[in-house]
Amino acid sequence: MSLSKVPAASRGIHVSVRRQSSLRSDLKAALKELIPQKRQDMLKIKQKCSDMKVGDITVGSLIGGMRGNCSMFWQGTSLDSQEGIRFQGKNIKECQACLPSDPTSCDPSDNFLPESMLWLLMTGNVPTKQQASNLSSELAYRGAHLPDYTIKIMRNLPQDMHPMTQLAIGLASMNKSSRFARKYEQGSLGKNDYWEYTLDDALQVIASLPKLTGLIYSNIVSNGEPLGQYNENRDWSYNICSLLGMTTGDSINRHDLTEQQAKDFVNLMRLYTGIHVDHEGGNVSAHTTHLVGSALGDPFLSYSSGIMGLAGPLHGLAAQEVVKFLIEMNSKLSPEMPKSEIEDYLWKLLNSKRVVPGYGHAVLRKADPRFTAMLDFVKARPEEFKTDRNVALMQKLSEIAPKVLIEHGKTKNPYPNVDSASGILFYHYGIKELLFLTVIFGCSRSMGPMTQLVWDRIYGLPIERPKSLDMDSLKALCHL
Ligand SMILES: CC(=O)SCCNC(=O)CCNC(=O)[C@H](O)C(C)(C)COP(=O)(O)OP(=O)(O)OC[C@H]1O[C@@H](n2cnc3c(N)ncnc32)[C@H](O)[C@@H]1OP(=O)(O)O
Ligand SMILES: O=C([O-])CC(=O)C(=O)O
Repeated sequence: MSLSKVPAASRGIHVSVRRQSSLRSDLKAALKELIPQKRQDMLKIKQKCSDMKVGDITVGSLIGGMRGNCSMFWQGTSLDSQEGIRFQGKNIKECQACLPSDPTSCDPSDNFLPESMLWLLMTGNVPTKQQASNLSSELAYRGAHLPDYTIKIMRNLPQDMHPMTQLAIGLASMNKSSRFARKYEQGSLGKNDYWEYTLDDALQVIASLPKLTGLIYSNIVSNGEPLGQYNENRDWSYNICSLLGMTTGDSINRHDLTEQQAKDFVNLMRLYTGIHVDHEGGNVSAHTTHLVGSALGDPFLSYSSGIMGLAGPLHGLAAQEVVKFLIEMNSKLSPEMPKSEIEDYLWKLLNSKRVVPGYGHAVLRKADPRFTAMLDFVKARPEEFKTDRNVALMQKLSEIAPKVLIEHGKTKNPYPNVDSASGILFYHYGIKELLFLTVIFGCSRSMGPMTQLVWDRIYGLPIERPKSLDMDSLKALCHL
């Protein structure tokens, strides 16, 4: 279907409901209430406990990626090696039980809105339905217009440029519109007020991602022709889906999805982007954003840098590596996918000194609960996935690969991480441009690091600058 033929009525269903809420949420007011106490807590810790030891730094960690060093402050999430991620103390299932979903739908199986998660991360409190809906409206309103120069730049990027490079460029270009950067340059900003302008920019970063994502995807697949419409009356994830051409009412519906499939795809997007928002502070994308922001880089530049970090194959790009891996393995296996053939395939890979993508983790030592959540999405839709051999292999692999990796004896965590399931589900519905998958990750990951950046400025945290040791000092320390 061409975009011009999309019936207008199908786009306006939610207008009256969403228009009732204000286009500015009360997030800033909620933060203002929290700030005095939080600043006092931080001051007390600084004054009374600055000399308290958190742990010891070993030579092993110094040359081993700082593994195990507890050396960052991160407010929104924390990662337990056994239980996985907690968002303001809540695990994924608890978040699914309490966070508000799309206010315009009465389907209890709908996933919560990532906007609800953003409110939880920012404030530490579960939003009311109204607060979540208002924040969703604010993001939709803010995201409706990208700066002209950004659109021009995006439209002129080569079709075959890495999608994550396109995203990083788009975000970096928006630094021109940073309110924080402008105020700072004017010299009119006091330290206590940094956070307000950082919040403004941070929300703008998050809000702009659906349109940036749509521009990148249409550049890759349709010579820049729009695939769907941005709808100010829809939630953030819905708009991503529409701009990818993956909804029935207001996009070209590139893959002729049924109503049910399109609804499921939107819920997959909400689920995925809702649980990838943050993974405490030390992961590459979050840490990079925090580091660049610590030099008072504005949120656009900081998150553009975070996106560059997410593009590495050991981090966010692993999702596409997994899809490639599953497709390739499937092409070599007999139709019944016998266990022995899968094991042989894995051993060949390991013996050629390559990693099994989607397995292992720097902190986790059990199966990633985000992986389980993605698997639950599949299990709730047996008809949809019953003929998908890649999804079947993904499930089978999660039982076989851990045993092989344990026998191989190197990997500290032989269990599946979230990337072993995520990409292949988007692939199932038709997102087949593998390098693009990490852009969707990049939409989600904005929420945690942007939240932390706001709190970094609220607390007035300093520039990050660890001490390094050169080889002579290291040898002297080691008596070598
Ligand atoms: C959203 C995310 O970022 S989740 C992670 C996504 N990344 C992947 O799935 C890529 C595959 N996994 C890996 O490369 C790693 O497990 C990482 C990067 C995630 C973690 O790295 P580390 O903390 O260094 O892992 P660990 O301490 O277990 O590594 C020990 C050894 O096991 C190897 N190893 C770790 N995971 C794997 C794996 N999946 N397959 C094969 N070997 C592995 C490491 O390469 C290392 O080998 P070396 O001693 O020869 O250098
Ligand atoms: O925690 C990490 O290092 C990697 C990860 O799973 C994430 O960032 O989501």
